Amino acid sequence: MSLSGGLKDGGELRIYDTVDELATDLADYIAELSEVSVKERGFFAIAISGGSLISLMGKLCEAPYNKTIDWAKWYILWADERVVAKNHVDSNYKLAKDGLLSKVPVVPGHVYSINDSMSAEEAATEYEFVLRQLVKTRIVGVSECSDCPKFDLILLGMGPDGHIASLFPNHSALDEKDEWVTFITDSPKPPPERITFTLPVINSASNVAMVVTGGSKAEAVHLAIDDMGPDCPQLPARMVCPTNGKLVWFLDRLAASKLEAPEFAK
Ligand SMILES: O=C1O[C@H](COP(=O)(O)O)[C@@H](O)[C@H](O)[C@H]1O
Repeated sequence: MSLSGGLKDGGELRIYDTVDELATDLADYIAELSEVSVKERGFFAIAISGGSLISLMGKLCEAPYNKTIDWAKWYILWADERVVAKNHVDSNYKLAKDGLLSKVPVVPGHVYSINDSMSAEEAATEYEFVLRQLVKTRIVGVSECSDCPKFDLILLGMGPDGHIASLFPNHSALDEKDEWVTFITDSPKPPPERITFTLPVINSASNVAMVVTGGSKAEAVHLAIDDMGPDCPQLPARMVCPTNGKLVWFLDRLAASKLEAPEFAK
């Protein structure tokens, strides 16, 4: 790692010279959290996103991780999903299956993809029901401060507009306080119909990792992390702030290039 530091709100910033270094450290980070969760709870409840994150998780398919991780204890959900068929090129499930899940010995019954034969609204309702069953059986933990699920790890990417999962800037889904999973039909990024975990669920996790690479995201990284004073934008990525959990940003040099602290922006 080329640089690491603490953030004001207790989060951690890790900046890497190369995407390859980032991917290796990300794999170590995930493997360590998996080991701790399996030791403490008997399960590892992880929610993943789509996009560039999946290829950045690719080292998990290689030695030593493919052999050393206790894959049978993994329970995998999606922080967001596009409402398309599971074999559609836009499906976050397909992306993860092709790029990761088909290459490691996860238990197919522990992989919770959305029902792709429903409307976005119905799919969100059903996905929340599935999540409620997992919380009831404590496969997914429960937050000490609310009845929200407490994932061992939620992995998020971020778009150049600062969106995370399928929570977009200035969208009413950002205000959702009661539902665990909500839906949108007007995503500014295609495809328009999506389901997404809400902020209360994301912020109830034990660990949240924001994994962001590339210069096209540097401005959004700056707006999400730097002290912006009273003109602070309502950027979804800035609203990620786990109540009793730990936030770690994984950035490459390009994504970090507009951070204000000079040691980070080098
Ligand atoms: O549409 C989405 O975009 C974000 C960011 O994707 P990236 O390719 O720019 O990393 C992703 O995290 C989310 O899961 C996905 O649905």
